[in-house]
Amino acid sequence: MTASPVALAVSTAVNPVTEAGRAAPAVYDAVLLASFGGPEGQDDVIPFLRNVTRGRGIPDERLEEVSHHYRAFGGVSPINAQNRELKAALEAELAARGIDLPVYWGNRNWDPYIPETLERMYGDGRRRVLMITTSVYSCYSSCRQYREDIGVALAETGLAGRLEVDKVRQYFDHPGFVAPFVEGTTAGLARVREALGAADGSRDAEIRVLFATHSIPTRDADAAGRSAGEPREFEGGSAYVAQHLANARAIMAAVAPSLEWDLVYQSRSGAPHIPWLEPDINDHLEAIAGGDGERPAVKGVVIVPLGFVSDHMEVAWDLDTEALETCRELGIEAVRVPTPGVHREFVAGLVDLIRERTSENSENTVAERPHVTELGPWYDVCRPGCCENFRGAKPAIAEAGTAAGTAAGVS
Ligand SMILES: CC1=C(CCC(=O)O)c2cc3nc(cc4[nH]c(cc5[nH]c(cc1n2)c(C)c5CCC(=O)O)c(CCC(=O)O)c4C)C(CCC(=O)O)=C3C
Ligand SMILES: [Fe+2]
Repeated sequence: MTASPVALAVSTAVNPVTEAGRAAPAVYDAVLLASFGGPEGQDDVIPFLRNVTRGRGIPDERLEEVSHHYRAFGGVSPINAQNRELKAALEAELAARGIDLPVYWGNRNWDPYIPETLERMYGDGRRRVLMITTSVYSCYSSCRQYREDIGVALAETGLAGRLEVDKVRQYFDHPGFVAPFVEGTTAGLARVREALGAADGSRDAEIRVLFATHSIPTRDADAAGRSAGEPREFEGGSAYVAQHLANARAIMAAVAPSLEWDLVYQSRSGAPHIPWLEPDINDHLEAIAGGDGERPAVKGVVIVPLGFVSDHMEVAWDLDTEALETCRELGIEAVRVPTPGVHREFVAGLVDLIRERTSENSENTVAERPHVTELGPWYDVCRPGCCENFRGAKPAIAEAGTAAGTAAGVS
């Protein structure tokens, strides 16, 4: 029995909960593509890792271990090349749609760094910037930390009050991000079925779809998407988990509604006694290979890197090297689905996200904010205290109740 895939269900309904965080449209004169950054050669590896972990309490052994992942790739992370490609694709899509906005690129942890990029933008005469990050869910590392990167950079460069930076909503459930996963999961499932000699789906009970994302400390997960003033309950206990579960469900509904799936985590770091989200993908593969609970032993998996925008090191090492090796050892047929990368629909979706916020679009900002889960469309401007930084408050943009947040015209 082969169920033919249905289209992703996209809604443009207004979400009464997140509506309070919708920003008024504005006139922007530039786009900032903000990302993580990565080393470009062996000599960069240690300085890069020091940048990433500055003040974050990552044990030396973990750094040593992670440096080997980068060393095995010649000291070069794929992430910078992927961001150069994404920037070029964004420029092409903006030009094709007649939108006159230059795109700049700045990173948290490697050259070109965010503060230098902001200085260059200001020097080029830019005054009001819309930021898109390569990080789509809600948690400290993916949302607030970018808002702080800008807040701190504006303060350090003396550009605070002279250069204004807003940020597009976390776009985990934008169809442009999700549709490429639907396509990839459909193709991946077909390949796993074939590898099991069951193209007709007759062995689907032995196939599991594993949605993989970055583990984070449970304390950060608990704080994700929360505001003291607006308490909310989230499935799985946090917005970070709930967003992934909701996305996975939307993808499965479009690809194979009757197939079993799980959300799993990867790339844990930090001290062992600090709890992070579980299960780890490798532990979970071992568990399901033997049959977990009522479910039969798994012989094939489709690994969907749902937490990531491009095939960077967390994908290339933790999934393609480690998790696929675990599958081989366990005799499980496995396919890893591509990330959105520069998929046409993804790039077009990013431009749609820009359009939501530009004044040309003022007629339809309310209605045309597509989302594929009931959690979205997420807040354009975060609620006060959202994704708290437990290591000490820093200035952050795009937060209601702050100068930078209210500047966007938010209630
Ligand atoms: C949620 C999340 C994403 C997904 C969202 C997003 O994509 O942004 C992500 C992405 C990435 N993480 C990356 C690399 C690293 N992350 C680290 C450490 C950490 N990540 C965390 C969270 C996340 N990280 C956390 C809570 C830590 C602990 C330390 C801390 O609290 O800050 C470390 C230190 C060593 C280690 O512990 O592994 C490295 C080297 C790269 C670059 C890959 C490349 O080079 O191609 C990318 C895209
Ligand atoms: Fe990370």
